[in-house]
Amino acid sequence: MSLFEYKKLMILLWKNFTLKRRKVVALVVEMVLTIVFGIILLAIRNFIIIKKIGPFSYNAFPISDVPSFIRSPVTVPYPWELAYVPSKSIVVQNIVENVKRDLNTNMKVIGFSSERAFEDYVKQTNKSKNVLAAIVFDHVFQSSNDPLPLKVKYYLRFSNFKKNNTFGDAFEASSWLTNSLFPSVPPVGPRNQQEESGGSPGYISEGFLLVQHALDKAIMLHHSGSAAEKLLNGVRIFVQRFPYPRHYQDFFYVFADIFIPLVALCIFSLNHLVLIQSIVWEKENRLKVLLPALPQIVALICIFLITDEIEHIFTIFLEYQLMIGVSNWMMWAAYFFTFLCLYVLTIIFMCIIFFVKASVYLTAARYSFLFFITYLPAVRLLVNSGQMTFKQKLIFCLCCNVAMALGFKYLLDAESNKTGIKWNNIFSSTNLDNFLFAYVLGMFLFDTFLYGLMTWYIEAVFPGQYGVPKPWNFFLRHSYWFGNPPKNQPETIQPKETIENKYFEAEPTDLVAGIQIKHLHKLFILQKNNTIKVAIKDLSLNLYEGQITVLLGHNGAGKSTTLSILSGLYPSTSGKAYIHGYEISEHMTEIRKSLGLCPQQDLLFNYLTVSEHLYFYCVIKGVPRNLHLQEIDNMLSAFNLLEKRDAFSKSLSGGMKRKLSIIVALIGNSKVVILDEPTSGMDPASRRATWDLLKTYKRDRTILLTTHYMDEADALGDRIAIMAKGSLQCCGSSIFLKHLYGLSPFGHS
Ligand SMILES: Nc1ncnc2c1ncn2[C@@H]1O[C@H](COP(=O)(O)OP(=O)(O)OP(=O)(O)O)[C@@H](O)[C@H]1O
Repeated sequence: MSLFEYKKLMILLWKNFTLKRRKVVALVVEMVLTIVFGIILLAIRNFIIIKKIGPFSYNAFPISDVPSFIRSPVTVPYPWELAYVPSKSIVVQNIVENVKRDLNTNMKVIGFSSERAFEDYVKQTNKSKNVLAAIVFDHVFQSSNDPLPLKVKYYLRFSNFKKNNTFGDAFEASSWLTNSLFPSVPPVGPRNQQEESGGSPGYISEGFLLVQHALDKAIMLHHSGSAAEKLLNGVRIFVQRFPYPRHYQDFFYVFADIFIPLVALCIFSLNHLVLIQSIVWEKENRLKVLLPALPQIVALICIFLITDEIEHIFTIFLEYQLMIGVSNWMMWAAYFFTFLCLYVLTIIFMCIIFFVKASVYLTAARYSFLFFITYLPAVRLLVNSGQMTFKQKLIFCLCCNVAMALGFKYLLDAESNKTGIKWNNIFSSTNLDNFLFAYVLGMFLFDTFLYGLMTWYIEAVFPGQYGVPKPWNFFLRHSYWFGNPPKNQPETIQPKETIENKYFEAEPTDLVAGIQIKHLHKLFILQKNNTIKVAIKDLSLNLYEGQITVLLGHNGAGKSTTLSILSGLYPSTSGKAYIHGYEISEHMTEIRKSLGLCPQQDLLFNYLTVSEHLYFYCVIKGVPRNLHLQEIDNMLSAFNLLEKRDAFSKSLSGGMKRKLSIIVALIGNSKVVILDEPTSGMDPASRRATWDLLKTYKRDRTILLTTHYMDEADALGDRIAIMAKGSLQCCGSSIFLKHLYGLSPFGHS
């Protein structure tokens, strides 16, 4: 980055911070919100008492105890059905019959030829709710007498609807959670702590272990006969849950899961809102894809609903900043750093509140760390993160908000396990997870880089309604990176070649054409009725250095569109225009270095003073530091605005705003100056004074000016080009046109 670019970036930051500082109410509300939510969280933290519970110990009971719902079912008609696959094998049938005998319950054994046949039975028959379990042997039996292999593989299939569900389905996990090794939100302490049998999903209470044990016994008896019988007769198997030590129960974590994301949303929502508001106003809809967070999207929708008109003005505003020589990346970088600072400030603010409060109420340092972690915004977006693969998580983390949710999930998990995440264990896995906290951090960095890259590319190729799109491969071009393309001075085109001679005065031969327009066309597609509007039709015109060329025409003649194309606000539909030899569709960056623009609407920063505006544009235009004051004073005194130097631009009258806009266009010795109706809204005296000034400032400059007023064209224009319905009607000096049309050329056009 060159020193000049560095200065531009700094002045953009200065402008952003100055504007932020001036919007005191918004800033105070942001800070107050942070404090209010911080205090609410602290209050809740202190309100929720951390209890010590346990220890827990559980009784042992024989695995072969048949649950009472199997012995005397109340919800299904007796008897239970025990299904098996494949029905073809006699040995399998015998084994399942032995299981039934072992269970010592009234049961009907039903065989199915295949698993598919069993599934059809379950899906289509009403009686299927009587099926307690299905035993599926994973072996191919060629004939009914084929033996059972020594290494037996089988599946037990139980219904998704729990049969021993005392509280109804709503209170039970509806799945067997066979994909999860651990609960997605691991509890502190034992799972289902009151349940002797372990509770949901019910491997004991639903009879799974019972059937499995009976089946294993039957297989052993089949293979080993009397030896197995002898062994099994002397053994009784019990199941018993592990005991669990006394531990802290903190409902804050339960609350945190639900409430902290909302709090985080509220704390940051104002920052988000302001940030997005600023960016959306300055950029086109297409960039919305880069702002994926829900609050941001909601904010966007709100902003679009309420500020449709303002947005239109501000999209031009951004392009205007580009026109005056600020690069895209600089504006984004300035926004990034401005709002980064605000976010950091908010977070530090929260940390200070919590740390101070925490040290008052809690002495242990670990609590302050715990508080720090606890109060950071956490969202449990990925409830099933336990089942997701590494790749899936990586892809999910491409959305920075999901990455944030995942990161905070890890933080909360680690906190509730009393291990916490510190720099020295960010590479250690918690709960045997396939993803690490360090990866989340890495993905944040990657996302920042990726979003920056996407913003840069999308903005260049799809600038939206305002701005000239670059070719898709612009970044492969030498000129994009190294600038300074070879000058390509076009041949001077004679507009009269194409139109009748008598309406065009001969072109000056002793002057250099600062702007050359060649066969320019501009069509607008009107969205409402899908029709095409021709705004400019085959416009060819030369504008010379040291002259003021006035574009004169009725409302809607195409003057502003011409100016907009020349200043890079719109791309042309066809035709070319050169400014100092640089073609506008390719070399706008070069052109902008010497371009000054006064658009039809005053695009001023409401909360910057007149002198701050001029200081800002002096830096952007590269006026040496020691000349800033002199340049500002000269301009202000020339335009009679000295006494308004410290007034905010929003407090200026319409005419004064126009003057300021003209100064902004002229400042920094812009060689090509484009002024769109510069004197509109000025009183007669100011208009005349401005005319005089423009005449003095035209030396070494190519000035293009539009107006509706004959007298203005007459007073200012070295050459006057009259436009009607998008076409150039005639062009020449005031005297030439008077000769041509009598006293009122405007009336004849
Ligand atoms: N963004 C746009 N979408 C569709 N049509 C447009 C757009 N901008 C301008 N036009 C149309 O193009 C024609 C030329 O408009 P332009 O603003 O260039 O005229 P003008 O001579 O500057 O008028 P005025 O003196 O009122 O500013 C008009 O008919 C206008 O309706």
